[in-house]
Amino acid sequence: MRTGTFVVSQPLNYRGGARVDPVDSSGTEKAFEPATGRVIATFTCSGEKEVNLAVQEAKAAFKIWSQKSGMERCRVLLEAARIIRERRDDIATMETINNGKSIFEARLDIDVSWQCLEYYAGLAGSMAGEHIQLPGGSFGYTRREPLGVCVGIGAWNYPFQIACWKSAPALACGNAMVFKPSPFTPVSALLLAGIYTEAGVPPGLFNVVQGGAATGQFLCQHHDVAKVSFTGSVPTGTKIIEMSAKGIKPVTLELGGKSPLIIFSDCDMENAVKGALMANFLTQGEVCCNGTRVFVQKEILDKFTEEVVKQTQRIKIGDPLLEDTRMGPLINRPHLERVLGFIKVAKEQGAKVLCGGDLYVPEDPKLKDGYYMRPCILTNCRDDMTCVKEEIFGPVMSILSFDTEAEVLERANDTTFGLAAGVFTRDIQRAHRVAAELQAGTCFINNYNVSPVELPFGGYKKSGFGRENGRVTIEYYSQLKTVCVEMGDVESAF
Ligand SMILES: NC(=O)C1=CN([C@@H]2O[C@H](COP(=O)(O)OP(=O)(O)OC[C@H]3O[C@@H](n4cnc5c(N)ncnc54)[C@H](O)[C@@H]3O)[C@@H](O)[C@H]2O)C=CC1
Repeated sequence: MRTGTFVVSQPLNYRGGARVDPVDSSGTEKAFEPATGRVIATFTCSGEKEVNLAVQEAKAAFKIWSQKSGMERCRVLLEAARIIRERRDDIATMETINNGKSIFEARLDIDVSWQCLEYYAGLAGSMAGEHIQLPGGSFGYTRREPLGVCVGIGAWNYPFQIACWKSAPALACGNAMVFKPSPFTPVSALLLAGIYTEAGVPPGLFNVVQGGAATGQFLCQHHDVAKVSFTGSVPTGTKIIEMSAKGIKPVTLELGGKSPLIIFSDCDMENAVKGALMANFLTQGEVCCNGTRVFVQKEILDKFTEEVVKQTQRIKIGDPLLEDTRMGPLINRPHLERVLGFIKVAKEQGAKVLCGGDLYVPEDPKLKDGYYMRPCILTNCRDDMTCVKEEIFGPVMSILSFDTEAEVLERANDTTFGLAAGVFTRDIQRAHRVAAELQAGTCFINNYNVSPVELPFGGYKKSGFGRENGRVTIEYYSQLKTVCVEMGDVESAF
């Protein structure tokens, strides 16, 4: 498939094991191909009735799925992982067309996705409770039970991967799921739904409803929904937690960030520069855990800055489906304008643009209406500037300088966010000391933005709570039942 050719012709909801059109509507949305600005789909957002049907399908499938043993669930998830691996290129192509990220990166996202299914398939078979001996031969035991129908609400930056990160642990634990993708990226979750069906989940176990805030609210407020797992912005996360509070439903919130990356003068410079690029420019900078506040120790500031600018200018921007492209378009026009707006304000507040930060128009005429910009590096930054305080969610790195470890730690932690952080140093004591002090859910030492599924991922402070990936996520998709067994007579108090 080439850029500029794809259109969606099939329904974009998935319910009861098949693609369907929604039975009612809460408006319509258009999805774009960011590379060309073309509309690739116009779809109906699901209304309350459609949401209810999807939840009822999930409830029925839950009855069957939750009765299966961990090993039975394991086998189905492994088969789904195998199909994803087999269709890696097709799924990655769809992701690139709808999101704009380079095909090179999209393929890596798909790898992380099937690895996630494999990982939770493995855990499904090993889930077990405890046996606790009590006096007189009595005993208790615990059962790890699923929650029921879980809702997943996704953001647009990693559409397929987010759907996998939420559904794999949910299904491994015996739950059913209704997933709502971002209306900007409605397409690839359907591929996952089809794959689960092919792999052998009961019809209705994984459903997709399309829509924006209204559809999301119907889902969160539904009385048959047991849990909500959300990835998105802090303001929407706040609304989700309010709705969950009313229904006493557990939530997982994966929200935004403004993460620090600290580069000490004793670092391996080549790796630190690579790390800074990884921390800022994947998926056009639209990554929640990006290390956008790059603190560089004074002694190496000039050398580091020179090298990071040189390498940033070499990033190949353009048609995201071409093999050598490393940066595609941003998600849509309003978001592109928002990111450029941040750069304008940064300049007004005294920051200096060392490279990029402007629109980019590729030579290929079919790309002229795409949402491209050049990756930007800002220097002369201060901690109180908007570009240093607020999440930009675009390819914009702010460089700040520092003198001492104590100073940089205080400045790095001076934020309401706490999703991730990074440190580059050759001093191992310092690396661990700094990681221990950083207020962030994930701390990278001498690397950045690697996401092995074995490691838990999630935020401190306003970046959310709960975790995705890793063994611990089982606890967020299951509940513990205690069974207390009396082997003697009842000693009544009456
Ligand atoms: N921590 C993480 O893992 C990630 C965080 N993000 C954050 O997400 C933001 C960008 O993503 P967006 O999709 O623009 O965020 P968003 O918060 O606008 O939307 C996220 C999802 O929530 C839905 N939604 C919106 N209003 C809702 C409501 N009232 N009730 C229920 N659902 C509702 C949207 O339709 C979408 O599916 C950034 O701030 C970024 O930091 C993005 C990706 C990953």
